[in-house]
Amino acid sequence: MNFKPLTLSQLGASSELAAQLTSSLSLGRVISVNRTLLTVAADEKIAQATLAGRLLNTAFEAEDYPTVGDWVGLREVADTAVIERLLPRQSLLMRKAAGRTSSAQLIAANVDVLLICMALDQNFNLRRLERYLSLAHASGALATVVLTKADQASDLENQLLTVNAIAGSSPVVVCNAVAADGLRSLEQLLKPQLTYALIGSSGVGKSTLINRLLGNGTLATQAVRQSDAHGRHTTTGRDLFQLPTGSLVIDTPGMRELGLLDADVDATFQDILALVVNCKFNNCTHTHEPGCAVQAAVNTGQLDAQRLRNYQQLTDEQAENTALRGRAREEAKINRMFGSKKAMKTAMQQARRKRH
Ligand SMILES: Nc1nc2c(ncn2[C@@H]2O[C@H](COP(=O)(O)OP(=O)(O)OP(=O)(O)O)[C@@H](O)[C@H]2O)c(=O)[nH]1
Ligand SMILES: [Zn+2]
Repeated sequence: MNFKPLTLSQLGASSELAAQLTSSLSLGRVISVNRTLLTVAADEKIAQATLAGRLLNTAFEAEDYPTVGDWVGLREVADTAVIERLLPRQSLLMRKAAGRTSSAQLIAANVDVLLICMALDQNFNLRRLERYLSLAHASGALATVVLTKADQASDLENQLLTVNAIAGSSPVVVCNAVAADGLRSLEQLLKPQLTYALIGSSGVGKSTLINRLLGNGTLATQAVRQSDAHGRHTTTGRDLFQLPTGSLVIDTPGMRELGLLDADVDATFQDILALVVNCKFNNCTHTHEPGCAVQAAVNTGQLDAQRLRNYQQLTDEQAENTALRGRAREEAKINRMFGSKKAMKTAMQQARRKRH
C-alpha cells in the first residue's frame, strides 16, 4: 500500500464531517480508485472497500458513486470496509464521458484547489486553458494555473502575460522540473491539510511534479512506482498522496479530451460579459448585429477574436450537454419510478381510465 496511515485531520477532515454520521459508522476518505477497486483511509487505518447494497441500489448516475477524495461513512469489517454512505461534497470535478452521451466521468471530489497544468512547450494552448478554467469554476474548487517545462518556453514573458490575463483572479505559477529549485513557486503555494488535484493533458509533467513534490523518501518513490506498475497511465486509476509538507495531492490520468458537463463559462470570460452589457440589443449574438460592443472590442484589438470564438463554442457545448443531461435525468427518474417508459405510459393510461 502506498499510503501511510494518517489521522482524520491529516486527511483534511473538518469537525462537521463526522457529525453527519451516526455512531455506528466511522468516517473515511477514498484515497484510491482503480477501476472498481476502492481504497479508503479511516483514522490511522487503510482498507479495501466495497459498496453497501443500499448504496448500490440507489445509485443511478455516475455522481452517485464514490470517487477519489470523497468522504464516506464506513462500516468496518476486519481488513475490508463497507461504504455505507457518501457524504455531501464540497467540490466535484467531472467531465463528459467520450462520445455523444451525457454521462459523467468523475475525476475527484472535495478538492480545495485544482492545479491546472499546462506546459510552456508545444503543448501551450490558451483555448484549452479556458476550457479547464470553465471546469474549475463550476466545480466548487479554486483554481491555480501551473505552467510547466519553463526550460522549453519559446517566449516566457509573453506567455506569462497572456496566461495571467486569461486566469483572472486565479494565481499562475511557473515550474521547471529539470532545475534544482524549479518548483519553489508551487511549493510555496501548497498548504497542509488542503487537497489539491493536478489536471492537464497527457505529458505536461504532472507525474514528474508529484515525484518531485514527494521528495526522495523510499516510501514516496515506491508509492509512485507501485502506481505505475498497475498501469496508471493506461487506466482511469487515481490516487491521493500526502506530501512531506502535509498537503494532500490527487494525481489524475492525462486527458486527451476534456468534454464539459458542468462548466461555468461565464465566470471564465468575465471580460466578455462586461462588454455584453453595452451591446445595443439585449439578445445580441455578438456575430453580426449593429451596435455590438463585443465585436467593437474585437475590431479595436481589445478582445482576441479567438477568445470570443472559444467563448461561443464553450457556451454552445455547455448548453447542448445540459440539455442532454436533463433528458437523461428524466429518463433515469422514469425508470426508477416505473421501470421503463412503456410501463409509465401503461400506468398513466390505467390512471386515466379509472378517472372516467
Ligand atoms: N524539459 C522538461 N521536461 C520535463 C519537465 N517536466 C517533465 N518533463 C518531461 O516530460 C515528460 C512527460 O512528463 P510526465 O510527468 O510523465 O507527464 P504527465 O503529465 O504525468 O503525463 P501523463 O501521465 O500521461 O498524464 C517526461 O519525459 C518528463 O521527463 C520540465 O520541467 N522540463
Ligand atoms: Zn453583442
